[in-house]
Amino acid sequence: MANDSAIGRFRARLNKGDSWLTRDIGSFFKADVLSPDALEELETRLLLADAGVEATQWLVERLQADINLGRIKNEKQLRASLKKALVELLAPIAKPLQIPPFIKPYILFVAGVNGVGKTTTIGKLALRLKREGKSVMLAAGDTFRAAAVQQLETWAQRVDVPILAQGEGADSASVIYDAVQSAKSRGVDVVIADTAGRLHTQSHLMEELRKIKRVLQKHDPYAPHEVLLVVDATTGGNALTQAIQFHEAIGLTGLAITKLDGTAKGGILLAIARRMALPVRFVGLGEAAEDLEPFDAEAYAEALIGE
Ligand SMILES: Nc1nc2c(ncn2[C@@H]2O[C@H](COP(=O)(O)OP(=O)(O)OP(=O)(O)O)[C@@H](O)[C@H]2O)c(=O)[nH]1
Repeated sequence: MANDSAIGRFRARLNKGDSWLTRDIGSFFKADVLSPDALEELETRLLLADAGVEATQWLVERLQADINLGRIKNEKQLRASLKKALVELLAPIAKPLQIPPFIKPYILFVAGVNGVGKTTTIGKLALRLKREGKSVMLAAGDTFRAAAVQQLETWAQRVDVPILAQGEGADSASVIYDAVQSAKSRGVDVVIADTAGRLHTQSHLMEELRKIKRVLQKHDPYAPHEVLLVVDATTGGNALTQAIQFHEAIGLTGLAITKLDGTAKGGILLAIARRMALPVRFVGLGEAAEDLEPFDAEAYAEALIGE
């Protein structure tokens, strides 16, 4: 059983009362018999919540197997079967970010298209790492727009971590490189580098991200140690498309999925679990600095299932 506080936080933020998946599933039963339409109804709910065809079919097959074995005769058993299947689907991608103490500075790139919540996620992550006792420095590598640098500076102030920034139009690779050098000389544990809000369709922007990697790798062949893509759960299938395309272009090591509190369509995590073997490091559950949680498959499944 996942820890209660994680479940509580997920449940409060995801469902706001009713679960999109399991609302009124008690009515799927007549006496001890599950209605023949029940699986179709669950299938529809999953598809409407962006779970995608593959994950939906996979889950429905799991339920069908339990039905065939006579294991689903009441609401409680249906919830239990659903939960088991959800955990089985999600567990392989629920891998928290581990920062080994012997890598210093640990260099973490954050990528993502405009508006997904990249800056906010960087701020939240900096606070989380600080609270774990690590020193953190931000690098304002999103140099295309002055507003992006200012926004990151605001977050740096808010969570009280140093930031290295240059003017608008500065070379991203040089900003990030300078930040890493500065972190080295100051003994900083983690550098979180913002990178421009790149559209995955613009190949020259992707090329620039590759260039930043090459510059860093001259000094540390393993850098960056984490390449985290931020995607927005409310964009449904687009989030999955972005993850696939960024992964092909730059090689991701993890995902952060934002705005799960702002959507009744948390199913995108199920689609991602079925389609990509990429760890989901964090989920965003609100706009405040504390609203970033490590992704916990069991807590998430329990929150989706509800009481
Ligand atoms: N509800 C909710 N809102 C979020 C979450 N994460 C970010 N936001 C909001 O989403 C909006 C965009 O966030 P930013 O961090 O500015 O996004 P960005 O990707 O850096 O966007 P640009 O600055 O346009 O490149 C802001 O209003 C954030 O407060 C979340 O987990 N939940």
